[in-house]
Amino acid sequence: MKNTTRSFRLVCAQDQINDVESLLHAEGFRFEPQPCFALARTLTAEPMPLGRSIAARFGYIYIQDKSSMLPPLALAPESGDRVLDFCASPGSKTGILSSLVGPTGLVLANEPSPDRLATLRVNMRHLGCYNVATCKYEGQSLPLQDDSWPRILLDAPCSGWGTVDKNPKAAQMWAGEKTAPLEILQRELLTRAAGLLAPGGRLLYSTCTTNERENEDQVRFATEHLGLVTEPLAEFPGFRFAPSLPGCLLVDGEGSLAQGFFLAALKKPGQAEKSVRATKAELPGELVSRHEFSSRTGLDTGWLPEHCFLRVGGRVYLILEQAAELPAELRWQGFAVGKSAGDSILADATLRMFVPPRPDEKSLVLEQVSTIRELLSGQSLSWAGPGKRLAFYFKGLPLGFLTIKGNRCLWSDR
Ligand SMILES: C[S@@+](CC[C@H](N)C(=O)[O-])C[C@H]1O[C@@H](n2cnc3c(N)ncnc32)[C@H](O)[C@@H]1O
Repeated sequence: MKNTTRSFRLVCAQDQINDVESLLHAEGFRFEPQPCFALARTLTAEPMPLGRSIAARFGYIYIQDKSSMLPPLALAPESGDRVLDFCASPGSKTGILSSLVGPTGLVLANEPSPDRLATLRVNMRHLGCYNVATCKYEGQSLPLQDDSWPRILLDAPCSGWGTVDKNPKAAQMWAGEKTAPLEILQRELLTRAAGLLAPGGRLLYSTCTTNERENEDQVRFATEHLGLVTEPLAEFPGFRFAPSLPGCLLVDGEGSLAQGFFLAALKKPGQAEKSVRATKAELPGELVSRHEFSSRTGLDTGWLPEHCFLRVGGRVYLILEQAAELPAELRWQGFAVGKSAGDSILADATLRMFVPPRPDEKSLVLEQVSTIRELLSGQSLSWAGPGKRLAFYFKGLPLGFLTIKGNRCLWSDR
């Protein structure tokens, strides 16, 4: 039976869940919670494509099969952890990692394909994942220190047999022996990831295929040749699992109304050395202090964790304190926040992370989705307040900044 179930996740803090759900309900969407993850939902009514909802437009939801949410949950980083995401684009799992490690953590998301890296960056920006640094390497040659990453996600390139319901070409493209080059690549990536993993650390290997040669055989390779041991994974509620190696999870796609997926947690024996840190890199650009950024943009970024800004070419990036510890040899990019020309800095209006977490008397709170739709269609609203920018919200949910022109305000995301 073809699986037509559509899942998505909310992209927000715990205390924003009610407002995001209310925004979806106001546009007629209906959904049910999924027991595997507090932010996962399954659609039951979709009056228009979910991707065109206001919640999607402002990065408060992300459409994602529920099986694809499991690898970051099984990796289970804690708040403040450093995580390496080996094969990251389009960032479906990076986004969950970003929320699990929180503002004091860091996700280094790697993707070698230029087009896919661009997509990853667009997605991370749209979702406000400012604790994600991105880089572009073949995973086999990532210039990072051995034994230095306590958590690694290796969501490997694979034949995708578990996704044939939505991607029927996968079965033909990677039929039978055609998967051999993928199997070699997966072993190379596993070998490098095992080297980078800190003693005591966890490597989560996942694929969206049901092919034993890309799944169970690769776990055997990691345990027999790379010195890793399997850490048994508990089954997630709301799923059915097919027989696999002990401790590994093979999602039964049909029985779970989801994609087929494979997950294995691998541990490097030894003691975690909390103090392993790379030397601080020279940042490639001109540093802009928080104070200078605030005085040039009029934005107060005081509620973000310790950070600075970096001007590179015509772009300005947010650099969290923890990202500045990445090794000097690594070329990486922080979170793009706007443009710079001469002395001036223009912060993007869409970055809801710069909007004060709670509305005050200087902000605009909208209760009707029809008003938000009017703004999105280019109409302006009357506004008598001072300044050039106006923080606006749906109920308590920050949406972005409107531009004030005369006694009107309007939305511009360019
Ligand atoms: C299964 S997809 C990753 C999906 C992603 N983790 C997500 O959840 O959105 C595999 C990714 O690995 C990338 N890739 C291919 N060769 C690679 C290599 N040698 N090193 C690292 N990544 C590679 C592909 O371009 C692709 O984006």
